[in-house]
Amino acid sequence: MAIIAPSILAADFGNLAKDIEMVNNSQAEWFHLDVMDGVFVPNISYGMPIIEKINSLTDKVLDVHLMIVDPDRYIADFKKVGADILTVHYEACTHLHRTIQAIKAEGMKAGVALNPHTPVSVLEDVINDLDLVLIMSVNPGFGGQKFIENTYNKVSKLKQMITEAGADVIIEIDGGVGVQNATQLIEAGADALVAGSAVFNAENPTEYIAALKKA
Ligand SMILES: O=C(CO)[C@H](O)[C@H](O)COP(=O)(O)O
Ligand SMILES: [Fe+2]
Repeated sequence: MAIIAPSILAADFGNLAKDIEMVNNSQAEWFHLDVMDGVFVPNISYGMPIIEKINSLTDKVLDVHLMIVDPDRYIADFKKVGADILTVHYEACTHLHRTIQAIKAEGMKAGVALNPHTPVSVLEDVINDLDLVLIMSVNPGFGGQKFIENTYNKVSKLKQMITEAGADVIIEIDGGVGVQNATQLIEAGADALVAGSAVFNAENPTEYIAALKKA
């Protein structure tokens, strides 16, 4: 069974407490929190105050996905507001190994995200240092986009790399995920599924999370 991580990007920001309560009472294990800076991606989302508030309203894992340039500047700040997993983009880091060590030194789990065009092979030499790899199945920046089919291929390759390295790494998929592709993603090797619009636009989000959990 996969870990389910609803993305708050698709929640009702005018009624955030209600959506947080829904996730709290669902089978989802994580909150997926998308931080965008308008530079690394062409969109700006939210930052520390929102994450801090969510942390005060839940005991679930806070899975923070940073779509920002030079993320090293803010590692300690995200720890302070309650991040449990901190994921940076491979494409945004010049000294990725150093960044991973800095995240772990703060006591968080370290993740690296890959854009759709970035091959999984770039992580070969850090795979044993990682707790999580996030495969973007859309171009980062917006919710509600169409799933890129080549993702299955990338997940299989990453799974093989992890097995060969004897590493203990969670494979997370983000973008355009829903009940229509969850089973195939899990069969390819996915351990955690992010779902934003599919969950929050569902008629019954709690039941939708349960359906994803069953995939
Ligand atoms: O990182 C993201 C976008 O950059 C979001 O986590 C992702 O897009 C989730 O939204 P949806 O499930 O609607 O595709
Ligand atoms: Fe995300």
